[in-house]
Amino acid sequence: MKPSIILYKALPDVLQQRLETHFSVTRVPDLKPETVAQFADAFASAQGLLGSSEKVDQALLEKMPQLRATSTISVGYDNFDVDALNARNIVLMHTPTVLTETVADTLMALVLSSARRVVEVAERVKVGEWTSSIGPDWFGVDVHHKTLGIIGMGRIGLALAQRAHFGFGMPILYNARRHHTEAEERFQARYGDLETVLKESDFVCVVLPLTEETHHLIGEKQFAIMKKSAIFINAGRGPVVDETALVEALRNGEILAAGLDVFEKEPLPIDSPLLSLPNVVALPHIGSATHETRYNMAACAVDNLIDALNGKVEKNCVNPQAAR
Ligand SMILES: NC(=O)c1ccc[n+]([C@@H]2O[C@H](COP(=O)([O-])OP(=O)(O)OC[C@H]3O[C@@H](n4cnc5c(N)ncnc54)[C@H](O)[C@@H]3O)[C@@H](O)[C@H]2O)c1
Repeated sequence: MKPSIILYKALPDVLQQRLETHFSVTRVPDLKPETVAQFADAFASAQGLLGSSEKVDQALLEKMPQLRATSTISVGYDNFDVDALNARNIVLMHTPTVLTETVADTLMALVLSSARRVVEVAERVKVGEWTSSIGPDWFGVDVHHKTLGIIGMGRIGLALAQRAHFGFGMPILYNARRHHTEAEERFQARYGDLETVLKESDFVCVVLPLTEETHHLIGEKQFAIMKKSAIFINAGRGPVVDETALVEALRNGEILAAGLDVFEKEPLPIDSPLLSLPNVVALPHIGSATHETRYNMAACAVDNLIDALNGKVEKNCVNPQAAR
């Protein structure tokens, strides 16, 4: 008999079919308690779980006594209670590498659009404000040859450094938990403590995972030491930044502008003060959102679940030690 799994995200037909050749699949809309109650038998017998964005916590795991593997269609896994998974020997698979280049493209788009005010001035054209040759109130600031600071020099940070160094001649300054030899050798990236990166960068780009250590890592004190001309970019996770402090820093001119793909609360509430600031580019968490990359992530997550339920966790496993 095929193992049973729960699928809580729509997949392209070809991937759903691939999943169904290996497993008996129950498709559910989400992991809300009402849904879990409605499909109680399927959750009780499922050995695998595949989807994205929903919380996988102790309360859910209690409803899934047979669960052996979870597979998320993302690289970030802050929505999973990894300690609870480990305690039950449940492995967690994720999709690093397949989205790295696409997310780095999004970061570069945020750098460029914030500095050159692309969204703001395009809107002004649409409402008919371009009536004569433009003056300084339409100007942006240069990107090329400015110092790009990267906080969290991992896979995506490295791909961003490559674009900035070779494409835009930007000196790279970075902070991470350890030195990144490849970044230093290929892009002459310079390691600095957090304070140095904040103080000396023209663009401060955050590409950190959300952990207890990184929660609100960037707040009032950190914005205060950035250059007044600095542009702040976040495409890691929203809660890494204290959003109230960010709004104040933007309002008070402590920094010049911000480009954001992630927020403390998503979807970003329509009454968020960020949306009334002209110097903010706010994107709806589109880091990896291209047709090609979202397909590749879903395919990777399907293969990961097949591997994990066959005891193969050498690749793409967050907690291989949990494999029995
Ligand atoms: N906006 C999006 O759509 C999107 C898409 C993909 C990933 N992400 C986010 O980007 C994050 C990074 O992805 P990645 O593939 O580059 O991961 P990665 O694990 O390769 O890199 C993370 C880096 O952060 C560093 N780091 C962790 N904690 C730190 C701390 N306290 N201080 C300094 N550095 C610290 C690590 O040393 C590592 O260099 C993901 O965890 C995810 O949250 C967002």
